Parts: sequence; structure tokens; C-alpha cells
Amino acid sequence: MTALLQARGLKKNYGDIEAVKGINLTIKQGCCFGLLGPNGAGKSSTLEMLEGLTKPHAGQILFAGKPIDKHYTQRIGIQFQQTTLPDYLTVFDCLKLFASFYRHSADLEQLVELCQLGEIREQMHFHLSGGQKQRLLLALSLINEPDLLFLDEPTTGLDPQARQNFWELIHSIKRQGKTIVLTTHYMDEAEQLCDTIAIMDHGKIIAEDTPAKLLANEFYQNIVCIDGELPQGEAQQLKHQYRGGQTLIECDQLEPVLSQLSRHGISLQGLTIRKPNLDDLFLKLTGHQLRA
Ligand SMILES: Nc1ncnc2c1ncn2[C@@H]1O[C@H](COP(=O)(O)OP(=O)(O)OP(=O)(O)O)[C@@H](O)[C@H]1O
Repeated sequence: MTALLQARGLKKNYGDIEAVKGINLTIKQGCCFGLLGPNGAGKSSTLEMLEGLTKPHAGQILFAGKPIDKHYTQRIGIQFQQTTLPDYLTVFDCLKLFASFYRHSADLEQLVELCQLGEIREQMHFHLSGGQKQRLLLALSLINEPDLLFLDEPTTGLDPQARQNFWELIHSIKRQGKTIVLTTHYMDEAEQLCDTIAIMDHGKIIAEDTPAKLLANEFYQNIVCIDGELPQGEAQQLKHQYRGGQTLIECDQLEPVLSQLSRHGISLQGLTIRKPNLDDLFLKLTGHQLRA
């Protein structure tokens, strides 16, 4: 896969605050790239530069190998967390209005179908539910048939079913070969959608790879979770951490760990075994739990 968007040595300062400290990123054509990080890590500042909305203080952004220029906005779509739409427009009116902003626009009927707006096309946009509003905003971000789509926390505030539904839409957009840059505070969303993730902290990229490789690099294959803390003594030698009232023991081979726990008289009642996930990774790398 070739690189569609590249950032080289990107920096952003606000007075004395170094929000983004010279980051490099490569976003491949057709991939869904997740930018994750705790509050204040520099994600929004980075995203705004990648979207061409603000200028970096240093560094360069290349789109299809060339520095971004005034034509860049025609090639990208942005779904903001909030978009102010003029009053008294129906869903379909909103699509028509946004289409008029571009030299080239998508087929609106196809967009209605793709984003499941058929049943609400004649409804006033201010009467939509959270999930319906997000689907409209997604359609608006696709109005110019962009090659590259930016989604900024697209499912924040949606109920589980609406989130699931939105993920399915993103999968259909991915199947069309579009490249997506996504920020999210939901690790299950990143795991579901992203081919590559970059974790930012204190203005730097501290890890970047496929979710599977990041997890394989940082963890053993399994995490055994038991309620409470390990007793003092030999059991303490197990690679473990205590978090949220549970002891989490990392291991590749389960049997030796389970027999060691039994040998030390530790009750296996309520024990669970799971795979490491992006929440574990995020916590390990940044020391923060993600806002849910
Ligand atoms: N317009 C601004 N003026 C001054 N400081 C800013 C401005 N925008 C961001 N910052 C600061 O830059 C740093 C990075 O902020 P940024 O919003 O990029 O982080 P973030 O990772 O998007 O955080 P969040 O998840 O909370 O949105 C923070 O210290 C923030 O306070």
C-alpha cells in the first residue's frame, strides 16, 4: 500500500505550550488510521494540521507525495464532532446545500442509501436522534467524494446500537477503498475499525503499528484475572499488576500459572482469562485509563 498522507517533523505551539513536538506519521492508502491518546496529548492539534485547518509551526504534510495546497480541501472530507447547520433544512436539503459548495459532488441518492438516510430524508435536521445526526454528518463529510476522510470522535454520545450501526457504515466506506483517519476515546472502536493506530502522549507518538502487533510487542498472550491481591511470598514472582480490585497476571502458558495459584491456596473461584486489549496497552504506555 502506498502512503496517501505523510507528516514529517510536525510541530504546533500555543505560546509556551508545545502541543505537538515534531511528529512523523505515514497513513497508507485504503487504511483506517486511529490517532489515540489521553486528554491534552495533542490529537486535535495534530488532526487540525492534517486537515489543513491550521498551519504547523514546523514540518511538512504531504498528500499523495506532494505538499498540501489549496486544492487539498477538495480531496478530503471532515466529520466534525459538531457542525452548525442552517435552521429549517431537511436532511436532503442539507445534502444539496453542502453539494453546492464543491465543484464535484457525490450522487446524493447513493449517499442517502450508503448512510441510511432514506427514512429521514424529509425530516428537519434538528429533529434527528444522535445516531441519525451522526449519519447525516457522515454523509456531509462524503459529499465531495473525498479520497481521505477525517472522523473526530464520531460515536461519542451514541448508544451501543447506534455505535454498532455507525461502525458498519464505516466498514462499507472502507470497502469503497477510502482512507480514514479517526480519533476516538473508545478502545473497542479502535480495535473494530483501525488497521493501524498511533498512540500520542505529551505531543509525541509513543507507539504506532497494527493493533495486533502492538499488543504482541507489549504483552504475553493471556491475562489471568483474579479478584483481590496476591498474597505475599512466592506467588508475587508471577508477572502481575493490581488494578481496580483485581490482580492481572500475564502469561503465555496458562497451566503453570493456574497450578502455581492453586499451590499457593489462591481461590480460582471467579477467575477469568482474557486476551490483552487496547485498554491494557493504552494504560501500559500512557499510565492513563481512557475516558469512556
Ligand atoms: N487554542 C489553544 N490555545 C492554547 N492552548 C491550546 C490550544 N489548543 C490546545 N491547546 C493545548 O495544547 C495541548 C494539546 O491539546 P489538544 O487539544 O491538541 O489535545 P487532545 O489530545 O486533542 O486532547 P482532548 O482529547 O482533550 O481533546 C493541551 O495542553 C491544550 O491545553
